Amino acid sequence: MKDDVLFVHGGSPLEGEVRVKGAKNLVPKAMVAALLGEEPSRLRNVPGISDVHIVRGLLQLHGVAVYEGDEPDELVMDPSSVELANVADIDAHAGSSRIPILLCGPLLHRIGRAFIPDLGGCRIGDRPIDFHLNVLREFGATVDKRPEGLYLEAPGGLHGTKIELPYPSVGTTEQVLLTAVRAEGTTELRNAAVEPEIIDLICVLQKMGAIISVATDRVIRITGVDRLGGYTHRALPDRLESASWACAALATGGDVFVRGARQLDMMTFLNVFRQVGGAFRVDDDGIRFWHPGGRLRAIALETDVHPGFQTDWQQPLVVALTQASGLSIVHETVYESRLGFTSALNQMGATIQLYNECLGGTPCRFGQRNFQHSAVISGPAKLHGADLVIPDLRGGFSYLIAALAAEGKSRVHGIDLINRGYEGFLGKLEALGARVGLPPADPQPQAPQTASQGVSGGLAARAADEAGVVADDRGDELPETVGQGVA
Ligand SMILES: CC(=O)N[C@H]1[C@@H](OP(=O)(O)OP(=O)(O)OC[C@H]2O[C@@H](n3ccc(=O)[nH]c3=O)[C@H](O)[C@@H]2O)O[C@H](CO)[C@@H](O)[C@@H]1O
Ligand SMILES: C=C(OP(=O)(O)O)C(=O)O
Repeated sequence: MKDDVLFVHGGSPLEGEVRVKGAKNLVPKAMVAALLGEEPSRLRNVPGISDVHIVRGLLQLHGVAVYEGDEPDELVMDPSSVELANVADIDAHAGSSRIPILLCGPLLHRIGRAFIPDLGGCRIGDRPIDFHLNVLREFGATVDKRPEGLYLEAPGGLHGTKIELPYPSVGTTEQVLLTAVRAEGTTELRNAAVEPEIIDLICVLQKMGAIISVATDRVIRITGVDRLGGYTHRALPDRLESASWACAALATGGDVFVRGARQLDMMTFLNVFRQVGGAFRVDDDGIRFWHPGGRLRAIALETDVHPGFQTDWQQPLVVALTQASGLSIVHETVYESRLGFTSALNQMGATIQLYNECLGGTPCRFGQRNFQHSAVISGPAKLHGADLVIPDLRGGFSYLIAALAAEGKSRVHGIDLINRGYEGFLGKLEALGARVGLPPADPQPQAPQTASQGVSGGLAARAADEAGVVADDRGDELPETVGQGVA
């Protein structure tokens, strides 16, 4: 697909303003919550990202009327006809999103059964759903695994229960919330995740009539109610997109005001940003991030569940750390395979070495296993342009940052994936002065050529794919339209 390649001419700082809207990791879940109500819900600050489009389609398939509200970026969801929808005929596709697994509880309450197709989401680890299925069984659901997906029923209804998660999983905590609010009796969830997006989902459910208390030490108690109404809610801003623009400003030596960014949800990130040598100023309407000049400082960092350093911040920050003086250490403790994207950065001139060991103070679940989940980054590195294949959402945005920070031209393949979490990113890049462009309209697009073509067999192709790099077969120049005309 022609539009799936972006030409980037790096070497100049990003400067200007971008606006972030509601969080990718809250908005689709608040949309699922609307299924539980007996009245319409209004969600505001909704971004135009593909995960939202997917969930909108899924809700509509299940009989929810979804339409634009009177306010800009407002969605209205009316679930009053869900019982009438013929779900047996639904050909539901998860697409690239992991959200469909969260439909289980609401559909079981609403129509007594649920079908969940294969899940999408970023391939940054194995990402099993065993915790989800275990908690649903605890509530009284039966789960039938078939090749086409999962079939769930709740013949005896859903009942409150006591649950302790083996790990504070974000998705499983949301699964429990969305199921327990209408289950009979009370539910106690121990070792819950408490990310800001989860607290915002709790606010949504409370507006609908749910009774939920968040105690200290990751304990959440939910008293089930018979009936939930609708809600009107403004989604919290996307702290992951905000941090991505902050890292882009730092890595390119730029200055970006992120309108909508909120300090409260980003305190851990802001501390690290300052430690590295980045500057920021918090305003009422957003946060300005900039490179103050001088050298950036190497740091040691571990990702963790909230209030730790969010794993989705890790990849963009690693690109900025390639510009810091000295040795930085990054220990990824949430996903076992989230550092593979760094081999492409090495092809661009970075020096990043991966290790199986836990290179941090905290031994994690991956330490005794064969996963390269720690990185040592030696900087500052002079990056140069390359051909890159986007491996996942944050890795993809990180490649854009690297290409913008690099000298020369890059071709970035697979940019459509970035639409999962970054609304209108091409327009925003242009507004910041980035020299980016889509391929010219006329010539037929060329499929990205893998290293195996003209090298050796399939293994080389796979290695190149995993490295996110394609063979540099270019004789072509970047289009003259670079930096212009991107929608
Ligand atoms: C749509 C969304 O909100 N995605 C976010 C959500 O993903 P998601 O909800 O999928 O992430 P989880 O918090 O559930 O996963 C954390 C860890 O738990 C493991 N696990 C999870 C569930 C399970 O049934 N079994 C199991 O072993 C996972 O493999 C992973 O190692 O939280 C992650 C951690 O903050 C973020 O990176 C994602 O951006
Ligand atoms: C990992 C991410 O998302 P998802 O869980 O939707 O794949 C992310 O947003 O970085």
